[in-house]
Amino acid sequence: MVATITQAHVETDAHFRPKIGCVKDLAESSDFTSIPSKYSYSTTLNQQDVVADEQIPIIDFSLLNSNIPDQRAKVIQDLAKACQDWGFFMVINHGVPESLMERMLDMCTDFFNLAEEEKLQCAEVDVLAPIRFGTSFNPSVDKVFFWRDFLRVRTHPQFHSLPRPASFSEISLEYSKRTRHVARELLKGISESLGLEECYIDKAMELESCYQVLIANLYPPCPQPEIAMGLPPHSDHGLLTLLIQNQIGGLQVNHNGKWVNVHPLPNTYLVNTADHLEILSNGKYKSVLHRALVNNKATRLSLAATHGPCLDNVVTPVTELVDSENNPAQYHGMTYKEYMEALLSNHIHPKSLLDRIRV
Ligand SMILES: O=C(O)CCC(=O)C(=O)O
Ligand SMILES: [Fe+2]
Repeated sequence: MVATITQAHVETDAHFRPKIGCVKDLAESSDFTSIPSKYSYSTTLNQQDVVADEQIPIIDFSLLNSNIPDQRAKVIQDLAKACQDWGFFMVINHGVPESLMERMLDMCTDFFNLAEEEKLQCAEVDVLAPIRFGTSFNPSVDKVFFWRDFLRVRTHPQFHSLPRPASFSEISLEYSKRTRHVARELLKGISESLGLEECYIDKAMELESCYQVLIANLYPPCPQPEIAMGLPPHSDHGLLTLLIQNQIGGLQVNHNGKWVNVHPLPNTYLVNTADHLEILSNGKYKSVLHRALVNNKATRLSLAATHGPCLDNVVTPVTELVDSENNPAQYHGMTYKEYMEALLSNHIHPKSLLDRIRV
């Protein structure tokens, strides 16, 4: 499918847009040593939680295309284990140039460094707007604010982009295409790992029109990181999220009830399984809870690319994985669009929507 390119509408009239109070400006304002109370997430964060350092599975993407059958079989097995035991893995040898990943992160930094008036032109209220700049998660309903500014840009099936920073369009078009390719190839391996045909998920979820969104998250240094939260525990909508980040840690993945620190490796995609993979696999591959902590030293930047089914696809457990006697369907069907609207207009909550559609 040929992607159509649209640009964010740049207003020429003086249309009123309220300030959104992004944390970048707050963090850069001088002389502040304590955070406003609306950012106070917890008084005991970190101390109560069990944090462990465990080795996160690594998937060698290049082996998915291996002509040696044993190598492909081995990586499919690795994928099955990573999806079932962790819902999170690092992908190496993915073929996307490191320079492209770095330039994409630089473009995101340049966006957050634009003047506030310019960023506010993307401060849409509609949660499904193709381009949306904001802070926290959903400030109109968030009871506690999160120490995070974000930019969401929809890149497939229609490609949207920003007129500035210069080169954002060109780099994000290339980055989104290359990342989508990696996601679709991983999903072919995952399809096989579930005992389905290689292209089963691709066809059933209509991934030629997959819904891909880039979400850039900026977490500026925070004077009280022990009581603030960048993003609280949540799972992602869609099938797979592919994340890259700068070299500042903060992401934690929930594994067997413990929070595991993710130590970012350069030139690697951090991949997590998301809600719609849980639904279609009838609960075999769970969407994984993760969260982002903040620190008081350096700005953390992450860029998540979410990959979901075609928006109108009604996602249900696949019939091949359901057996009315021993393994009945665990989730009701819902279109991906309805699911996302419900998720994004609400406040962030661990897996609340999945629980609502559970049979
Ligand atoms: O910043 C991170 O590492 C996590 C971002 C994230 O979970 C998300 O955008 O959904
Ligand atoms: Fe996430």
